[in-house]
Amino acid sequence: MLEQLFGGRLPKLVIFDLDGTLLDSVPDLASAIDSMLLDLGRPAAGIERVRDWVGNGSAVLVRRALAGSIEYASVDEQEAELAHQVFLQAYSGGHALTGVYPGVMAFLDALKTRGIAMAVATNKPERFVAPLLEEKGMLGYFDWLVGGDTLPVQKPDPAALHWIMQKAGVAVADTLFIGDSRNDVLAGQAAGVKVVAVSYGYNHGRPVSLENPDLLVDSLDVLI
Ligand SMILES: O=C(O)COP(=O)(O)O
Ligand SMILES: [Mg+2]
Repeated sequence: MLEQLFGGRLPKLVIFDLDGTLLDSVPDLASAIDSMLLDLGRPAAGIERVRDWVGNGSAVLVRRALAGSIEYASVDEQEAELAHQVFLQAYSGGHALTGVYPGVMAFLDALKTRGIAMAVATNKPERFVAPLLEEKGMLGYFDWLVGGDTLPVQKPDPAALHWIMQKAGVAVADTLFIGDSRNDVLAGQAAGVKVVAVSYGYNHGRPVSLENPDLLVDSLDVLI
């Protein structure tokens, strides 16, 4: 399947989104958001609403939770800053509810066997990325990790993809980006790389097929 996308060749570099693509991280994110909300004397949001708010990094997730909506322009900045610190503390508490999606490990193994370089470009704060990948047994697969606060801008800006391709010394034409949300498709298209979207992740309640990825898959192992 990968060869078909690349005109009979294999990509030299595959970059992955993290939340909603490799890891089902919403249960722990929702638990930390609810603990933050309760701390601030507000009602819990619950996992279903948090799922629709994930994708633009933790600062935006916290603001959406305070607004109780995906639109958060009305949120007080000072309160949001404080709430973000509470959230980061709560989320540091553990990731036991975070699971690896079916098909992920088989796909990572297949790429490794073929000598294809791998990296992660996520909007999740950098401090959580390596520990989480380590805890889930997949840190060793990735040569480069970019978090939401690693560079001055985050996805949908293509900067993370450019940064990784430069470090890897791999051209746009030999790079694949795999993600679950509109931000990923936009970042990949802006960078000029092929984009595969997974149907099982988080895309603010919208089917990710509407974002026009090059290919949509229901699990990563179908790409092998
Ligand atoms: O933390 C988020 O908001 C989303 O992270 P992701 O970019 O890995 O999907
Ligand atoms: Mg994602």
